[in-house]
Amino acid sequence: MSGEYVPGLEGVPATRSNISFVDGKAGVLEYRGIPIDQLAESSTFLETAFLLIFDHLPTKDELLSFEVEILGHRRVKYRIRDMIKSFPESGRPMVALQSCIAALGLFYPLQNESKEKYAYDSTIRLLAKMPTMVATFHQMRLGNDPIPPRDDLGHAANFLYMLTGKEPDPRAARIFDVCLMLHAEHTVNASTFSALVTASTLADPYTVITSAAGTLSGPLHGGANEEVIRMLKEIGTIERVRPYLENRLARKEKIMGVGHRVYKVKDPRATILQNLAQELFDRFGHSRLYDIAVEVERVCDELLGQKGIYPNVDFYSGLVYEKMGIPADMFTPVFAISRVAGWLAHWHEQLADNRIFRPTQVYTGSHNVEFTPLSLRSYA
Ligand SMILES: CC(=O)SCCNC(=O)CCNC(=O)[C@H](O)C(C)(C)COP(=O)(O)OP(=O)(O)OC[C@H]1O[C@@H](n2cnc3c(N)ncnc32)[C@H](O)[C@@H]1OP(=O)(O)O
Ligand SMILES: O=C([O-])CC(=O)C(=O)O
Repeated sequence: MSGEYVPGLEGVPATRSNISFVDGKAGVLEYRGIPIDQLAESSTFLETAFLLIFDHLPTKDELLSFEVEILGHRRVKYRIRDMIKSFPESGRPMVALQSCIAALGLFYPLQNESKEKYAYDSTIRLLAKMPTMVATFHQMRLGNDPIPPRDDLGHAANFLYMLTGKEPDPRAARIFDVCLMLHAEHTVNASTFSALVTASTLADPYTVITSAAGTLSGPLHGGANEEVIRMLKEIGTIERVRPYLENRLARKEKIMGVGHRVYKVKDPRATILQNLAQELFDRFGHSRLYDIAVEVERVCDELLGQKGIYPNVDFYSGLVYEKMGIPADMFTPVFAISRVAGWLAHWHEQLADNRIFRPTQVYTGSHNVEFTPLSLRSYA
Protein backbone atom coordinates (compact mmCIF):
# COMPACT_ATOMS: atom_id res chain seq x y z
CA MET A 1 0.00 0.00 0.00
CA SER A 2 1.38 3.44 -0.94
CA GLY A 3 1.69 5.95 1.93
CA GLU A 4 1.70 8.86 -0.50
CA TYR A 5 -0.44 11.81 0.58
CA VAL A 6 -2.85 12.99 -2.14
CA PRO A 7 -4.34 16.44 -1.35
CA GLY A 8 -8.12 16.37 -1.65
CA LEU A 9 -7.85 12.60 -2.31
CA GLU A 10 -7.77 13.42 -6.04
CA GLY A 11 -7.99 10.22 -8.05
CA VAL A 12 -8.11 8.01 -4.93
CA PRO A 13 -11.00 5.49 -5.07
CA ALA A 14 -12.90 5.71 -1.75
CA THR A 15 -15.56 3.12 -2.55
CA ARG A 16 -16.91 0.66 -5.13
CA SER A 17 -20.29 1.73 -6.45
CA ASN A 18 -22.71 0.95 -9.27
CA ILE A 19 -25.00 3.93 -8.65
CA SER A 20 -23.62 6.49 -11.09
CA PHE A 21 -20.75 7.01 -13.52
CA VAL A 22 -18.90 10.11 -14.71
CA ASP A 23 -16.49 10.33 -17.63
CA GLY A 24 -14.94 13.73 -17.03
CA LYS A 25 -13.14 13.93 -20.38
CA ALA A 26 -16.11 12.97 -22.52
CA GLY A 27 -18.67 14.85 -20.39
CA VAL A 28 -20.77 11.75 -19.68
CA LEU A 29 -22.99 11.21 -16.64
CA GLU A 30 -25.08 8.06 -16.13
CA TYR A 31 -27.37 7.00 -13.30
CA ARG A 32 -27.39 3.19 -13.03
CA GLY A 33 -26.00 3.14 -16.56
CA ILE A 34 -28.69 5.39 -18.09
CA PRO A 35 -27.37 8.60 -19.71
CA ILE A 36 -28.51 11.74 -17.88
CA ASP A 37 -29.99 13.32 -21.02
CA GLN A 38 -32.34 10.33 -21.48
CA LEU A 39 -33.52 10.63 -17.90
CA ALA A 40 -33.95 14.41 -18.25
CA GLU A 41 -36.04 13.82 -21.37
CA SER A 42 -38.22 10.96 -20.20
CA SER A 43 -38.14 10.38 -16.44
CA THR A 44 -39.38 12.21 -13.35
CA PHE A 45 -37.52 13.03 -10.16
CA LEU A 46 -39.36 10.42 -8.10
CA GLU A 47 -38.85 7.71 -10.74
CA THR A 48 -35.14 8.62 -10.89
CA ALA A 49 -34.90 8.58 -7.07
CA PHE A 50 -36.42 5.07 -7.12
CA LEU A 51 -33.93 4.00 -9.80
CA LEU A 52 -30.98 5.32 -7.78
CA ILE A 53 -32.11 3.86 -4.46
CA PHE A 54 -33.56 0.51 -5.54
CA ASP A 55 -31.31 -0.18 -8.53
CA HIS A 56 -33.99 -0.63 -11.20
CA LEU A 57 -36.54 1.41 -13.06
CA PRO A 58 -39.84 0.89 -11.24
CA THR A 59 -42.80 -0.88 -12.81
CA LYS A 60 -46.01 1.13 -13.06
CA ASP A 61 -47.27 -0.34 -9.77
CA GLU A 62 -43.98 0.17 -7.97
CA LEU A 63 -43.81 3.79 -9.08
CA LEU A 64 -47.40 4.49 -8.11
CA SER A 65 -47.01 3.04 -4.64
CA PHE A 66 -43.68 4.90 -4.14
CA GLU A 67 -45.31 8.19 -5.18
CA VAL A 68 -48.34 7.56 -2.97
CA GLU A 69 -46.13 6.76 0.03
CA ILE A 70 -44.11 9.94 -0.46
CA LEU A 71 -47.26 11.98 -0.84
CA GLY A 72 -48.56 10.47 2.41
CA HIS A 73 -45.44 11.56 4.33
CA ARG A 74 -45.13 15.16 3.13
CA ARG A 75 -46.56 16.70 6.28
CA VAL A 76 -44.28 17.40 9.23
CA LYS A 77 -45.18 17.15 12.92
CA TYR A 78 -46.44 20.34 14.56
CA ARG A 79 -43.50 20.11 17.00
CA ILE A 80 -41.10 20.36 14.05
CA ARG A 81 -43.04 23.39 12.83
CA ASP A 82 -42.78 24.90 16.35
CA MET A 83 -39.05 24.24 16.32
CA ILE A 84 -38.70 25.97 12.93
CA LYS A 85 -40.71 28.93 14.26
CA SER A 86 -38.09 29.40 16.97
CA PHE A 87 -35.24 29.68 14.42
CA PRO A 88 -33.90 33.22 13.75
CA GLU A 89 -35.45 34.59 10.54
CA SER A 90 -32.03 35.75 9.43
CA GLY A 91 -30.56 32.25 9.85
CA ARG A 92 -29.10 30.48 6.83
CA PRO A 93 -31.67 28.16 5.27
CA MET A 94 -29.12 25.34 4.87
CA VAL A 95 -28.43 25.41 8.61
CA ALA A 96 -32.17 25.40 9.27
CA LEU A 97 -32.56 22.40 6.97
CA GLN A 98 -29.65 20.58 8.57
CA SER A 99 -31.18 21.16 12.03
CA CYS A 100 -34.57 19.91 10.82
CA ILE A 101 -33.10 16.73 9.34
CA ALA A 102 -31.25 16.01 12.61
CA ALA A 103 -34.49 16.65 14.52
CA LEU A 104 -36.33 14.04 12.39
CA GLY A 105 -34.01 11.50 14.02
CA LEU A 106 -35.44 12.48 17.43
CA PHE A 107 -38.99 11.85 16.28
CA TYR A 108 -38.31 8.70 14.27
CA PRO A 109 -35.77 6.52 16.12
CA LEU A 110 -35.40 2.82 15.34
CA GLN A 111 -37.87 1.03 17.60
CA ASN A 112 -39.35 -2.44 17.28
CA GLU A 113 -39.42 -2.62 13.49
CA SER A 114 -36.85 -4.56 11.45
CA LYS A 115 -33.78 -2.65 10.25
CA GLU A 116 -34.99 -3.12 6.65
CA LYS A 117 -38.37 -1.54 7.37
CA TYR A 118 -36.73 1.31 9.28
CA ALA A 119 -34.35 1.93 6.36
CA TYR A 120 -37.25 1.98 3.89
CA ASP A 121 -39.49 4.21 6.04
CA SER A 122 -36.63 6.61 6.72
CA THR A 123 -35.92 6.82 2.98
CA ILE A 124 -39.54 7.77 2.29
CA ARG A 125 -39.66 10.26 5.16
CA LEU A 126 -36.49 12.08 4.10
CA LEU A 127 -37.54 12.37 0.45
CA ALA A 128 -41.03 13.50 1.44
CA LYS A 129 -40.37 15.83 4.38
CA MET A 130 -37.23 17.71 3.37
CA PRO A 131 -39.09 19.84 0.77
CA THR A 132 -41.79 20.66 3.32
CA MET A 133 -39.22 21.67 5.95
CA VAL A 134 -37.39 23.93 3.47
CA ALA A 135 -40.63 25.67 2.44
CA THR A 136 -41.85 25.90 6.06
CA PHE A 137 -38.68 27.72 7.15
CA HIS A 138 -39.05 30.12 4.24
CA GLN A 139 -42.71 30.93 4.97
CA MET A 140 -42.05 31.31 8.70
CA ARG A 141 -39.10 33.63 8.27
CA LEU A 142 -41.42 35.85 6.22
CA GLY A 143 -43.83 35.85 9.18
CA ASN A 144 -46.39 33.65 7.38
CA ASP A 145 -48.06 30.40 8.40
CA PRO A 146 -46.53 27.46 6.53
CA ILE A 147 -48.42 26.45 3.39
CA PRO A 148 -49.59 22.85 3.76
CA PRO A 149 -48.71 20.43 0.96
CA ARG A 150 -51.37 19.88 -1.71
CA ASP A 151 -52.17 16.27 -2.53
CA ASP A 152 -53.30 17.15 -6.06
CA LEU A 153 -49.83 18.46 -6.97
CA GLY A 154 -46.80 16.38 -7.95
CA HIS A 155 -43.50 16.47 -6.04
CA ALA A 156 -41.94 19.42 -7.91
CA ALA A 157 -45.13 21.48 -8.31
CA ASN A 158 -46.05 20.99 -4.66
CA PHE A 159 -42.66 22.22 -3.49
CA LEU A 160 -42.86 25.35 -5.65
CA TYR A 161 -46.38 25.94 -4.37
CA MET A 162 -45.38 25.58 -0.70
CA LEU A 163 -42.35 27.84 -1.22
CA THR A 164 -43.88 30.63 -3.30
CA GLY A 165 -47.56 30.37 -2.43
CA LYS A 166 -48.40 30.15 -6.15
CA GLU A 167 -49.36 27.09 -8.14
CA PRO A 168 -46.67 26.90 -10.83
CA ASP A 169 -47.27 26.79 -14.56
CA PRO A 170 -47.17 23.08 -15.55
CA ARG A 171 -44.18 23.55 -17.88
CA ALA A 172 -42.25 25.44 -15.18
CA ALA A 173 -43.04 22.62 -12.74
CA ARG A 174 -41.76 20.07 -15.27
CA ILE A 175 -38.56 22.09 -15.76
CA PHE A 176 -38.08 22.21 -12.00
CA ASP A 177 -38.61 18.44 -11.80
CA VAL A 178 -35.85 17.99 -14.42
CA CYS A 179 -33.57 20.21 -12.29
CA LEU A 180 -34.21 17.91 -9.33
CA MET A 181 -33.28 14.91 -11.49
CA LEU A 182 -30.07 16.55 -12.71
CA HIS A 183 -28.92 17.23 -9.14
CA ALA A 184 -29.91 13.86 -7.67
CA GLU A 185 -26.60 12.03 -7.79
CA HIS A 186 -22.95 12.47 -8.74
CA THR A 187 -20.62 9.64 -7.63
CA VAL A 188 -18.33 10.33 -4.65
CA ASN A 189 -18.64 14.10 -4.44
CA ALA A 190 -17.80 15.79 -1.11
CA SER A 191 -21.27 15.56 0.47
CA THR A 192 -21.77 11.95 -0.61
CA PHE A 193 -18.36 11.14 0.83
CA SER A 194 -19.51 12.70 4.12
CA ALA A 195 -22.62 10.53 3.99
CA LEU A 196 -20.48 7.43 3.40
CA VAL A 197 -18.15 8.19 6.29
CA THR A 198 -21.04 8.78 8.68
CA ALA A 199 -22.93 5.73 7.35
CA SER A 200 -19.85 3.58 7.91
CA THR A 201 -20.09 4.19 11.67
CA LEU A 202 -23.65 2.75 11.53
CA ALA A 203 -25.10 6.11 12.59
CA ASP A 204 -28.85 6.48 11.97
CA PRO A 205 -30.04 7.68 8.52
CA TYR A 206 -31.03 11.15 9.74
CA THR A 207 -27.52 11.69 11.09
CA VAL A 208 -26.06 10.45 7.79
CA ILE A 209 -28.13 12.94 5.78
CA THR A 210 -27.42 15.74 8.29
CA SER A 211 -23.67 15.23 7.73
CA ALA A 212 -24.11 15.26 3.98
CA ALA A 213 -26.29 18.40 4.01
CA GLY A 214 -23.67 20.26 6.06
CA THR A 215 -21.01 19.39 3.53
CA LEU A 216 -23.18 20.37 0.58
CA SER A 217 -23.66 23.86 2.01
CA GLY A 218 -20.08 25.05 1.38
CA PRO A 219 -19.39 27.51 -1.49
CA LEU A 220 -16.93 25.13 -3.17
CA HIS A 221 -19.72 22.52 -3.48
CA GLY A 222 -23.53 22.98 -3.49
CA GLY A 223 -23.29 26.52 -2.11
CA ALA A 224 -21.75 27.72 -5.39
CA ASN A 225 -25.18 28.07 -7.09
CA GLU A 226 -26.07 30.94 -4.75
CA GLU A 227 -22.66 32.56 -5.26
CA VAL A 228 -23.08 32.50 -9.05
CA ILE A 229 -26.22 34.66 -8.97
CA ARG A 230 -24.55 37.08 -6.56
CA MET A 231 -21.56 37.27 -8.93
CA LEU A 232 -23.76 37.90 -12.00
CA LYS A 233 -25.60 40.68 -10.15
CA GLU A 234 -22.33 42.19 -8.96
CA ILE A 235 -21.02 42.21 -12.55
CA GLY A 236 -24.21 43.97 -13.64
CA THR A 237 -23.45 44.61 -17.34
CA ILE A 238 -21.90 42.66 -20.20
CA GLU A 239 -19.11 45.25 -20.57
CA ARG A 240 -17.99 44.63 -17.00
CA VAL A 241 -17.62 40.84 -17.43
CA ARG A 242 -14.03 40.73 -18.68
CA PRO A 243 -12.53 43.28 -16.22
CA TYR A 244 -14.43 41.63 -13.36
CA LEU A 245 -13.11 38.15 -14.21
CA GLU A 246 -9.58 39.38 -14.89
CA ASN A 247 -9.49 41.26 -11.56
CA ARG A 248 -10.77 38.26 -9.71
CA LEU A 249 -8.20 35.96 -11.27
CA ALA A 250 -5.43 38.51 -10.60
CA ARG A 251 -6.44 38.36 -6.92
CA LYS A 252 -6.25 34.52 -7.16
CA GLU A 253 -9.98 34.24 -6.44
CA LYS A 254 -12.06 31.46 -7.94
CA ILE A 255 -14.84 32.17 -10.42
CA MET A 256 -17.97 30.59 -9.00
CA GLY A 257 -19.86 27.92 -10.97
CA VAL A 258 -16.90 26.91 -13.12
CA GLY A 259 -14.28 24.22 -12.64
CA HIS A 260 -14.69 20.67 -11.45
CA ARG A 261 -12.52 17.97 -9.96
CA VAL A 262 -13.70 15.39 -12.53
CA TYR A 263 -15.08 17.25 -15.58
CA LYS A 264 -12.46 18.78 -17.84
CA VAL A 265 -15.16 19.78 -20.35
CA LYS A 266 -18.52 21.51 -19.83
CA ASP A 267 -20.59 19.57 -17.28
CA PRO A 268 -23.39 17.80 -19.22
CA ARG A 269 -25.86 18.99 -16.58
CA ALA A 270 -24.84 22.61 -17.23
CA THR A 271 -25.68 22.13 -20.93
CA ILE A 272 -29.14 20.78 -20.09
CA LEU A 273 -29.71 23.50 -17.47
CA GLN A 274 -28.72 26.19 -19.96
CA ASN A 275 -31.29 24.84 -22.43
CA LEU A 276 -33.92 24.81 -19.68
CA ALA A 277 -33.04 28.40 -18.72
CA GLN A 278 -33.40 29.45 -22.36
CA GLU A 279 -36.78 27.76 -22.61
CA LEU A 280 -37.98 29.48 -19.43
CA PHE A 281 -36.84 32.89 -20.67
CA ASP A 282 -38.49 32.34 -24.07
CA ARG A 283 -41.77 31.52 -22.35
CA PHE A 284 -41.79 33.83 -19.36
CA GLY A 285 -39.59 36.76 -20.32
CA HIS A 286 -35.89 37.29 -20.76
CA SER A 287 -33.36 37.78 -17.94
CA ARG A 288 -30.50 40.19 -18.44
CA LEU A 289 -28.48 38.05 -16.00
CA TYR A 290 -28.63 35.24 -18.55
CA ASP A 291 -26.82 37.38 -21.13
CA ILE A 292 -24.18 38.18 -18.53
CA ALA A 293 -23.83 34.46 -17.69
CA VAL A 294 -23.30 33.57 -21.36
CA GLU A 295 -20.59 36.23 -21.59
CA VAL A 296 -18.97 34.96 -18.36
CA GLU A 297 -18.88 31.48 -19.90
CA ARG A 298 -17.34 32.85 -23.11
CA VAL A 299 -14.63 34.86 -21.33
CA CYS A 300 -13.92 32.00 -18.88
CA ASP A 301 -13.44 29.64 -21.85
CA GLU A 302 -10.86 32.09 -23.16
CA LEU A 303 -9.10 32.69 -19.82
CA LEU A 304 -9.40 29.27 -18.19
CA GLY A 305 -10.34 26.81 -20.95
CA GLN A 306 -6.74 25.61 -21.34
CA LYS A 307 -6.89 24.45 -17.69
CA GLY A 308 -10.06 22.43 -18.41
CA ILE A 309 -12.26 24.83 -16.45
CA TYR A 310 -15.81 25.08 -17.80
CA PRO A 311 -19.29 25.64 -16.33
CA ASN A 312 -20.41 23.08 -13.76
CA VAL A 313 -23.92 22.18 -12.57
CA ASP A 314 -24.08 25.25 -10.31
CA PHE A 315 -23.52 27.75 -13.15
CA TYR A 316 -26.96 27.93 -14.81
CA SER A 317 -29.21 26.38 -12.12
CA GLY A 318 -29.66 29.63 -10.18
CA LEU A 319 -30.92 31.44 -13.28
CA VAL A 320 -33.63 28.80 -13.66
CA TYR A 321 -34.56 28.97 -9.98
CA GLU A 322 -34.61 32.75 -9.89
CA LYS A 323 -37.07 32.83 -12.79
CA MET A 324 -39.30 30.51 -10.76
CA GLY A 325 -39.36 32.96 -7.85
CA ILE A 326 -36.98 30.99 -5.62
CA PRO A 327 -34.80 33.27 -3.43
CA ALA A 328 -31.04 32.87 -3.87
CA ASP A 329 -30.41 31.56 -0.35
CA MET A 330 -32.87 28.73 -1.09
CA PHE A 331 -30.85 27.42 -4.08
CA THR A 332 -28.66 25.12 -1.99
CA PRO A 333 -31.59 23.73 0.04
CA VAL A 334 -33.22 22.99 -3.35
CA PHE A 335 -30.05 21.10 -4.30
CA ALA A 336 -30.34 19.15 -1.01
CA ILE A 337 -33.97 18.07 -1.53
CA SER A 338 -32.78 16.48 -4.76
CA ARG A 339 -29.34 15.14 -3.74
CA VAL A 340 -30.93 13.33 -0.80
CA ALA A 341 -31.86 10.64 -3.35
CA GLY A 342 -28.19 10.02 -4.15
CA TRP A 343 -27.12 10.21 -0.50
CA LEU A 344 -29.75 7.60 0.40
CA ALA A 345 -28.69 5.34 -2.48
CA HIS A 346 -25.08 5.47 -1.25
CA TRP A 347 -26.20 4.90 2.37
CA HIS A 348 -28.01 1.70 1.31
CA GLU A 349 -25.01 0.59 -0.78
CA GLN A 350 -22.54 1.29 2.05
CA LEU A 351 -24.55 -0.71 4.57
CA ALA A 352 -24.72 -3.69 2.22
CA ASP A 353 -20.92 -4.06 2.43
CA ASN A 354 -19.80 -1.90 5.32
CA ARG A 355 -16.40 -1.27 6.79
CA ILE A 356 -15.75 1.82 8.91
CA PHE A 357 -13.81 4.57 7.10
CA ARG A 358 -10.56 5.18 8.91
CA PRO A 359 -7.83 6.49 6.61
CA THR A 360 -4.35 7.29 7.75
CA GLN A 361 -2.38 10.54 7.87
CA VAL A 362 1.11 11.78 7.22
CA TYR A 363 2.15 13.14 10.62
CA THR A 364 4.01 16.46 10.35
CA GLY A 365 4.31 17.33 14.05
CA SER A 366 6.99 16.85 16.72
CA HIS A 367 7.66 14.02 19.19
CA ASN A 368 8.56 13.80 22.88
CA VAL A 369 7.95 17.49 23.50
CA GLU A 370 8.44 18.37 27.17
CA PHE A 371 5.31 19.73 28.92
CA THR A 372 5.67 23.43 29.91
CA PRO A 373 3.82 24.45 33.10
CA LEU A 374 1.24 27.23 32.57
CA SER A 375 3.21 29.73 34.69
CA LEU A 376 6.22 29.40 32.39
CA ARG A 377 4.39 29.74 29.06
CA SER A 378 4.89 32.85 27.00
CA TYR A 379 4.37 33.06 23.25
CA ALA A 380 5.08 36.77 22.76
C1 LIG B 1 -22.02 20.63 -7.18
C2 LIG B 1 -20.57 20.98 -7.19
O1 LIG B 1 -19.92 20.78 -6.19
S1 LIG B 1 -19.89 21.54 -8.60
C3 LIG B 1 -18.54 22.57 -8.04
C4 LIG B 1 -19.07 23.85 -7.43
N1 LIG B 1 -18.00 24.75 -6.99
C5 LIG B 1 -17.67 25.87 -7.66
O2 LIG B 1 -18.25 26.23 -8.67
C6 LIG B 1 -16.58 26.71 -7.02
C7 LIG B 1 -15.53 27.11 -8.05
N2 LIG B 1 -14.75 25.96 -8.45
C8 LIG B 1 -13.73 25.48 -7.65
O3 LIG B 1 -13.44 26.04 -6.56
C9 LIG B 1 -12.98 24.25 -8.09
O4 LIG B 1 -12.98 24.15 -9.50
C10 LIG B 1 -13.54 22.94 -7.47
C11 LIG B 1 -13.63 23.09 -5.94
C12 LIG B 1 -14.91 22.65 -8.00
C13 LIG B 1 -12.60 21.78 -7.83
O5 LIG B 1 -11.41 22.00 -7.18
P1 LIG B 1 -10.06 21.16 -7.45
O6 LIG B 1 -10.34 19.97 -8.25
O7 LIG B 1 -9.42 20.99 -6.12
O8 LIG B 1 -9.21 22.14 -8.36
P2 LIG B 1 -8.16 23.20 -7.85
O9 LIG B 1 -8.79 24.18 -6.91
O10 LIG B 1 -6.94 22.47 -7.37
O11 LIG B 1 -7.85 23.93 -9.21
C14 LIG B 1 -6.92 23.48 -10.18
C15 LIG B 1 -6.45 24.70 -10.97
O12 LIG B 1 -7.56 25.30 -11.62
C16 LIG B 1 -7.81 26.60 -11.09
N3 LIG B 1 -9.26 26.71 -10.86
C17 LIG B 1 -10.13 25.72 -10.52
N4 LIG B 1 -11.36 26.19 -10.44
C18 LIG B 1 -11.28 27.51 -10.70
C19 LIG B 1 -12.24 28.53 -10.74
N5 LIG B 1 -13.53 28.28 -10.47
N6 LIG B 1 -11.83 29.77 -11.03
C20 LIG B 1 -10.53 30.02 -11.29
N7 LIG B 1 -9.56 29.08 -11.28
C21 LIG B 1 -9.95 27.84 -10.98
C22 LIG B 1 -7.07 26.67 -9.77
O13 LIG B 1 -6.72 27.97 -9.42
C23 LIG B 1 -5.86 25.80 -10.08
O14 LIG B 1 -4.98 26.54 -10.88
P3 LIG B 1 -3.38 26.36 -10.74
O15 LIG B 1 -3.12 24.91 -11.09
O16 LIG B 1 -2.83 27.32 -11.74
O17 LIG B 1 -3.06 26.69 -9.32
O1 LIG C 1 -18.87 15.68 -8.23
C1 LIG C 1 -18.49 16.69 -7.59
O2 LIG C 1 -17.35 16.77 -7.06
C2 LIG C 1 -19.37 17.84 -7.43
C3 LIG C 1 -20.62 17.78 -8.25
O3 LIG C 1 -20.62 18.08 -9.42
C4 LIG C 1 -21.83 17.28 -7.63
O4 LIG C 1 -21.81 16.88 -6.45
O5 LIG C 1 -22.88 17.26 -8.30
